[in-house]
Amino acid sequence: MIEVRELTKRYGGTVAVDRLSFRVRPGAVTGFLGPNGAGKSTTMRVLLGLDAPSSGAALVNGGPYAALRRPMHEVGALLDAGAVHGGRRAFDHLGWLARSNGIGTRRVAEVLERVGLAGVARKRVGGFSLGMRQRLGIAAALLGDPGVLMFDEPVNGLDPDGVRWIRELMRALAAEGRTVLVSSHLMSEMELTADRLVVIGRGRLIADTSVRELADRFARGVLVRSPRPEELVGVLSAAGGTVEAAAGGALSVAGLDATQIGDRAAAHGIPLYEVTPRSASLEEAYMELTAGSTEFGAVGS
Ligand SMILES: Nc1ncnc2c1ncn2[C@@H]1O[C@H](COP(=O)(O)OP(=O)(O)OP(=O)(O)O)[C@@H](O)[C@H]1O
Repeated sequence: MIEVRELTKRYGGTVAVDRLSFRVRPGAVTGFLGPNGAGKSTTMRVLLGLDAPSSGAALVNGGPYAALRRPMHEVGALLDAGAVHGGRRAFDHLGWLARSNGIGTRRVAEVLERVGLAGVARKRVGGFSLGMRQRLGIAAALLGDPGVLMFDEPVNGLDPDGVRWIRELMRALAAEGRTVLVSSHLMSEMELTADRLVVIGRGRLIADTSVRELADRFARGVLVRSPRPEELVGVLSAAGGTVEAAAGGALSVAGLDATQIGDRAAAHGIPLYEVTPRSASLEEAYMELTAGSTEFGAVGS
């Protein structure tokens, strides 16, 4: 469990995180979304004890990172995959981390297997591709078998196979009952990976929602086509719907869902040729939510 409570982090005159509060629960992938400079990395760094809060709290399993007795067994993180000495072999890098945390080498082999690096365990990290480094960073995060995992922009720069692999891993880790927080500035990615979304802009909370709720919130009514539109307008209006003419002779209905529209039409023997619930794409919803909180908006916007 992750809990951020009224967290504020200032760097000199810059407020990177501004009274931010949210919780991340186990058993789900929570996407941590926001435009560049929104404060995602800062929040994660404070959660991991790499930066101190200016005020408020960032808690893992009920306490600040510094209070965790066996941190590597409680929380694992991937912040910057490039931060491994290139001369080290993958196995030795993880072995050193494991030893300094009282973890046996058998676990090193296990995590290398899980991230698909078993075959290159004895190779030097300097020759690794970005995707392989990313996997190595994830292996390190998994070493202590922690219940809480944080990944900062894990798919940046990866090819489609790498992106899919990370997506499936996150989902598997959540299905094992872990708390998974993954930051991104791409809604298109989170739409496929996350169950819940915490959206921030300029350090502040914009939305804390499930992907489903967000889609519903930005629903755009139902498009209906019938050979007897006048009658249908009467029936749907009487049922509490608001009906407007749409392009090509179709009707746009708000206030009733597709099932209600179908049932009413059937009850009155009115044929329907099309019933299409419409919603803004999550990308559009995200753009709308974060409009005004991007660091460098387009000129004139
Ligand atoms: N060490 C620091 N010193 C000064 N300012 C900082 C520092 N770290 C972050 N900031 C500022 O805090 C704000 C939030 O940055 P942060 O990196 O947390 O955002 P982010 O949401 O992770 O963005 P990105 O998607 O670009 O990584 C930015 O304005 C950034 O310039």
